[in-house]
Formats: sequence, C-alpha cells, structure tokens
Amino acid sequence: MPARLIDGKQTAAAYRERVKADVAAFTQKTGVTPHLAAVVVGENPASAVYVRNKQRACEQAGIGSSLHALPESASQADLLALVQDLNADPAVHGILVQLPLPGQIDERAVLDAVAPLKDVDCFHPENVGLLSQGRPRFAPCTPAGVMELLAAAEVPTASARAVVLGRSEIVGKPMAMLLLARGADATVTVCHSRTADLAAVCREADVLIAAIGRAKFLTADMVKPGAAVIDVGINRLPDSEGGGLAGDVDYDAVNEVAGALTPVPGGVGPMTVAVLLRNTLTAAELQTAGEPG
Ligand SMILES: Nc1nc(=O)c2c([nH]1)NC[C@@H]1CN(c3ccc(C(=O)N[C@@H](CCC(=O)O)C(=O)O)cc3)C=[N+]21
Repeated sequence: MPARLIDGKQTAAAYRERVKADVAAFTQKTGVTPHLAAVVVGENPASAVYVRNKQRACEQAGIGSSLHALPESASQADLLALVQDLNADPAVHGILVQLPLPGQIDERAVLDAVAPLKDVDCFHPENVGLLSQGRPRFAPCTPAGVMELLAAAEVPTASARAVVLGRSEIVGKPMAMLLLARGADATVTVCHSRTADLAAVCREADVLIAAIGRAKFLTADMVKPGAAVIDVGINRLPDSEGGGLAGDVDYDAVNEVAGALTPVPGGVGPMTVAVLLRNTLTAAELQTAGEPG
C-alpha cells in the first residue's frame, strides 16, 4: 500500500499566497516594500538554482530582492564588509548569505556578522537562543517548512515519537527544537552518523525527519509501517546515476512502508522558500515598527 503523498508544492503555494496578501497589506499601510538581499560567493551551481528560485518567489510575493555576488576568491574581509553595508542599509530588511561558502572563509564568523533583526535564516546565536527558549523571532526556514507540511498532512505530533536523523545547525538541531516546543509536544530523538543501532532508533518513529545529507540513506528497514517520513535531502546525483535531485530517502522502497511521505523535488524545498518569504516580511515589520535596532 503506497504512502500518502505529502505535496510540498501545493502547501508552499497556499502558504505563499497568504504571505503575498500580508505583504500587500503591510506595504499599503507603511509604504515600505520588504526587501531580501541574497549574498553569493563563487559559482556553486546548486546555489544559483536556489537563489533564482528565491528571487522569483520574492517577486511573486511583492518582496523586493537583490543579488550581491562576490568572486570565489573573495576574502573574508570583503564578505564581512558587504554584510556590514547590508546591515546598515535601511532599505534592506532580510539578509541571506547563501551557503556553502568557499574554504578560505569562516562561515560562522560571517553568519554571526548578520544583524540579528535581518537574519531571515535564523542562524545568528541570538535568534537560535530565542528559538531554544520557545520565543522565536524568526522561524528556521527548513524546519518550519517541515512543521507546515506535517500540519497540512494532518500528521499529529503531540505525544508522537519523532526521530530527527541528522544534527546540523541548519536543519537537525532547530528541527528538534520545533518538534519539542509547546504546541507541537512531540517526544524527540535526534540521531546521527555516530548513533548505534541507527535503524532500530529510526524504526521507533511515528514521525521520521531525514536530514542527514546522504542520497537514499533512509531505507525501508529503517521505517515503522505507517510512519510519516519527511525527506529534507537535496542531493545532486552524479551523471552516472542519471543526475538530478535525490532525497535522503530511498523513495520507492520507503513508499511501500511509510503511511505518508514527501517527494524530492516537490516536498520540503518549496516550503524552505515559502518560509523565507514570511521571515523577510517579519524582518521588515520589526524594522519598520521602529523596533530597537
Ligand atoms: N543561507 C542559506 N540558507 C538556505 O536556506 C540555504 C542555503 N544557504 N544554501 C542552500 C540550501 C538549500 N536550500 C534550498 C532552497 C530551495 C530548494 C528548492 O526549491 N528545491 C526544489 C527543487 C529545486 C531544483 O529544481 O533543484 C524542490 O525540492 O522541489 C532546495 C534547497 C536552501 N538553502
């Protein structure tokens, strides 16, 4: 019996319509157009696709966007100077420094330099701290997108056993915090590449979030029959395997065991972009209400 498809494209489209309406109301009331500045260093092809998707989504939602590209060889000082300029620019509300950055640049130093009120990725320690205290300023884009998908698919989290496979700063750790938060009330296990009996731990999950960054890593033997499986993976397959995008889930096999499942593409990715739009409006609201800087 194949799993119920959790349609990220459809959920993202509905979510973006709501953001678009809220942006129109905000701009009508304040005369301010929210603006997202995307910073890209070098020519990472995957990043180019995502940045283009984000810019297109911004335009459709009535959000202005600008692209600030530095060469692969840019120094950390160059990038920090650009971030400071964007921090100081009152017409820029959200700043997104596209990851990964080239090896000569310390990602943590750059992400820490983004003004907390403009940190629409929710990567800054201040915003991660607020999130961990259950009073988030911004929703972490991909984890919040996952929560929206679970809600849209009416997958219950309260009292459910949730297993997060992966412990990254971008997805795994904030994902665990959102599932643990009051209102979501899941019982959360975070596992990773060093977890013993990984398959057995994953099989305990009613809700299983795969965010380990390895193509088709989650196999059918790791899934409890009927569980909801959310695939956060965005792995580019080598041309020898047909190229294209694959998730962290072995989709065809898991589709026969899971109760509900997200596809890649068409699942979490579109939600990541949709939540980024919401965060950019939130940033504009915070900076227009005269919130202390
Ligand atoms: N500072 C920063 N913030 C990010 O949020 C961030 C980042 N850096 N670096 C890269 C990752 C990746 N990411 C995606 C965004 C959209 C899709 C997306 O729209 N995916 C479509 C398919 C897109 C395609 O055709 O390749 C889908 O899954 O349906 C995927 C991945 C955001 N990221």
